[in-house]
Amino acid sequence: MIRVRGLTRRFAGKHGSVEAVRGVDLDVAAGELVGFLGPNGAGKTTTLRMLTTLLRPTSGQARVAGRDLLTDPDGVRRRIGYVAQSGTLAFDYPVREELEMQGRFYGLDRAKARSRCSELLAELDLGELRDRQVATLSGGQRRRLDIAMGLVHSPELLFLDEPTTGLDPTSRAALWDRIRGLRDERGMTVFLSTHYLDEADALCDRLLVIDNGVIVASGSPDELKRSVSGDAVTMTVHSGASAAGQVADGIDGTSDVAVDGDVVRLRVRRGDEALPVLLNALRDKDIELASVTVKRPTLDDVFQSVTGRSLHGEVAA
Ligand SMILES: Nc1ncnc2c1ncn2[C@@H]1O[C@H](COP(=O)(O)OP(=O)(O)OP(=O)(O)O)[C@@H](O)[C@H]1O
Repeated sequence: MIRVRGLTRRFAGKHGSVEAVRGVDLDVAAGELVGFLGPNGAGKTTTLRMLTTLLRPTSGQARVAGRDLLTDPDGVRRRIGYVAQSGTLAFDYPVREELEMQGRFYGLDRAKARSRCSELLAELDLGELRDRQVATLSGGQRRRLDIAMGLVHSPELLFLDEPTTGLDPTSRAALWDRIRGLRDERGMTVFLSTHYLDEADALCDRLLVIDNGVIVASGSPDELKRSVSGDAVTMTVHSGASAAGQVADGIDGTSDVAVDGDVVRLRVRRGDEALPVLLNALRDKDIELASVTVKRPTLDDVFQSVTGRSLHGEVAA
């Protein structure tokens, strides 16, 4: 659905040029829900604006929804929807009118625009708000209307730029359900940008991690987390910590075993598989545990392992 090679965008600035996107390659298959994860200024919006024909690439090639981005931008535009970071809604119109106007803008006749509008208002749970002025909607309701606007012409592919920024946790979770619904019920392909780790983790099938205009990692949230040094196991024993350390060290697939007082720490590739083996081996040696915890790496650990920085700005210790 999307195939991009060597996409680059340079901006001329007062102090020389800024290379916002530096040779991005990416592929998205039909029906995928893909997240573009990166810190502020990483190049997410610039990439999205290029892929949606709003900004001309400095160099590179792309096919988007089966059309060439450079030679057939109109073809691309007809097949995609784009919901920008700050919506483009006019505030003093009623919801229904705003959506119908968007339908007319895309060439639907009046009757078709009206039926499409009713369908979308129901799908995005905005039916009861159809006669309300846009200015009176809550942040979450407005974001749902933004998405309805992006769907009016039944695109195959929807781009969402930071769809839940500024929403409270309940509205964010509700919007995630709607976005999943687009993929599950309509088979749509969704490409969204985010700088929220929890959003990337909970919502996306696959992630492309971008930093300084370059894709630094890609994979499903689980694959990415697994690529980082494995799960951390922390055990507290009643007695015999050094013997417990030796037992842990002798098990296949453990690493970084460290004993500190009553506490034994180690790493394993997969905690769910290693833990039963470890517990049985300790029981065989009559070593009793007071507690055990397994901590899986987070997406921030992934970001730190490839960039040396936390996604939210701190330098990794
Ligand atoms: N029109 C422009 N002129 C000059 N520099 C720009 C322009 N647009 C973006 N940039 C620069 O390009 C880089 C990438 O910006 P971009 O908006 O794509 O990042 P982003 O990942 O979307 O960030 P955010 O999450 O804050 O929206 C930044 O350094 C930004 O300052």
